[in-house]
Amino acid sequence: MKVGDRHYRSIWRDAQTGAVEIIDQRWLPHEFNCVQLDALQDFATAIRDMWVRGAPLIGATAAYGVACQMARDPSDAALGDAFDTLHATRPTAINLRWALEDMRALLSRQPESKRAEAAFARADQIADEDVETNRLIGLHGLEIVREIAATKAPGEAVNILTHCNAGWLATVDWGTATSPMYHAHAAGIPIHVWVDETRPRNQGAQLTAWEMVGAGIPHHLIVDNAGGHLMQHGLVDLVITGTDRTTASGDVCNKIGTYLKALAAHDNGVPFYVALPSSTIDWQVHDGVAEIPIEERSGREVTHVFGRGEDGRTQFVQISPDGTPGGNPAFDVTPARLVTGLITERGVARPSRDGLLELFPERRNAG
Ligand SMILES: CSC[C@H]1O[C@H](OP(=O)(O)O)[C@H](O)[C@@H]1O
Repeated sequence: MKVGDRHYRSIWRDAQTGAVEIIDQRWLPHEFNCVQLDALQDFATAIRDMWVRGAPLIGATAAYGVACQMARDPSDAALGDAFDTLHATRPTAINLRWALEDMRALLSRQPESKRAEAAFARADQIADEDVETNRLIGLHGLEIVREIAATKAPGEAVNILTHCNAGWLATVDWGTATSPMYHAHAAGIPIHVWVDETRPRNQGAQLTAWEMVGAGIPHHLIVDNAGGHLMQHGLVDLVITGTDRTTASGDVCNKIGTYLKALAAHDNGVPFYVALPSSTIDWQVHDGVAEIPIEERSGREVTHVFGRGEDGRTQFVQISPDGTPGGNPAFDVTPARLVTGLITERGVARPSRDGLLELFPERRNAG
């Protein structure tokens, strides 16, 4: 997406040096810092500490991490170390495992002399495929927004609520939940976005709001607990979120709090859509609540918040007593019965095994 007068992806290779660079998202919206990742531990730290985050972006970053490792040491041992080190960073987003398994399968078949070149080519391809996939998700999601717009008074905005950041900052570009918003805005359909702040890391307040400002899309930042009230009062026409892992039966694992939004949407008859690339579907898992590992992050993320102080410095400040520990499950699972549809690059699937197999028939025997 454009930032100022330049087009950015969330991860890219420097055209001159080939070095891998990212936007360090921890400091947004107050500071726009780009950093180079080189050593394997650079990539592991960037994923674990959420310099980059979002399932597709985590997968693409891991792919480039393997490539940089191959450039340093193309041995089987180094390949295995890259897989194990990066796989251990975050347990929930399926794209991390998918990308690492893809790279390992490719590189295991390559002679060591060709591994670095093959790895960077595949990592570039994963990144490029993510951009196109998310663009297509946006086109399919656009039709949902267009249908709702047709029911509104001329010029009246479609009110969309989104949770966390499933924007271009969570992917290589376009985003998943935000891609329909960008396409609708570009098509001249009036939209307004309710941006959930999304405690504890405030990806909505820090990242989605920043994206909305950059795109010129009307929006309001709201506390996580306001969504149900807004739905009760007819102020939400549509909910669109992202996902970190969706099961073969349509259960959706996403940022903590998504399940509560889905319950409120169901109770108020508000359509609840999830936007995802097929790389985020775990075809081996059918019961999301029972089977998807939920990342437990540091309690410090709950007891402290990041922001810009009156002195203009960006910093963490403590909001709770010294003796209060934080509990911090980072994701929850929304059962398929609460999901209206899954917006994929191939179209909108009913949230069920049959619904997904209609769009992805090649997966019929995938466990
Ligand atoms: C397009 S995936 C976005 C997904 O990832 C976020 O989690 P995190 O910021 O912890 O990586 C959140 O669940 C978003 O919906």
